[in-house]
Amino acid sequence: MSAEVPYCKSCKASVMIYDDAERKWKTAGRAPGLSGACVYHHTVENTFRVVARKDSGGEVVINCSVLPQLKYNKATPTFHQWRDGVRTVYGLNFASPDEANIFANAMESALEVL
Ligand SMILES: CC(=O)N[C@@H](Cc1ccccc1Cl)C(=O)N1CCC[C@]12C=C[C@@H]1CC[C@@H](C(=O)N[C@@H]3C(=O)N4[C@@H](C=C[C@H]3C)CC[C@H]4C(=O)O)N1C2=O
Repeated sequence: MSAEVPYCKSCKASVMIYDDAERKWKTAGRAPGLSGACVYHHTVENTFRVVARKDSGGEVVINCSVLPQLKYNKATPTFHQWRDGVRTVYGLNFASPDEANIFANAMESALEVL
């Protein structure tokens, strides 16, 4: 029995990572395409992480901790972003506002219990 459980359903999004040097968004992973992004809750440690995997091939394109000080930015109804520590900015271009809301609600409720 894995201690990690999904905190929301897998949400469809195109995952992007901001390249600070070039000041532009890049597609995360080997090729553009939709991923399933999910917030997982480790019920024993009470920690959370975001895992996103490409629909085609299953490549893991996000695997980052949700730390208590994380600021989740809903830049538009379908584009949300956050900083992972100091290093990386992740952007999720959701397939619909509904998917975006499901994911955002999970992130925001995780941040409430951290
Ligand atoms: C204080 C702070 O850290 N602020 C951060 C944001 C932030 C705030 C608060 C907490 C955490 C974070 Cl993370 C910040 O501003 N950041 C984080 C890195 C990038 C950015 C810096 C500059 C650029 C300027 C334009 C803007 C941008 O990327 N807008 C999007 C956009 O241009 N695109 C994406 C979609 C729609 C748009 C909304 C899809 C692809 C591309 C496109 O439409 O082609 N930027 C940012 O968001």
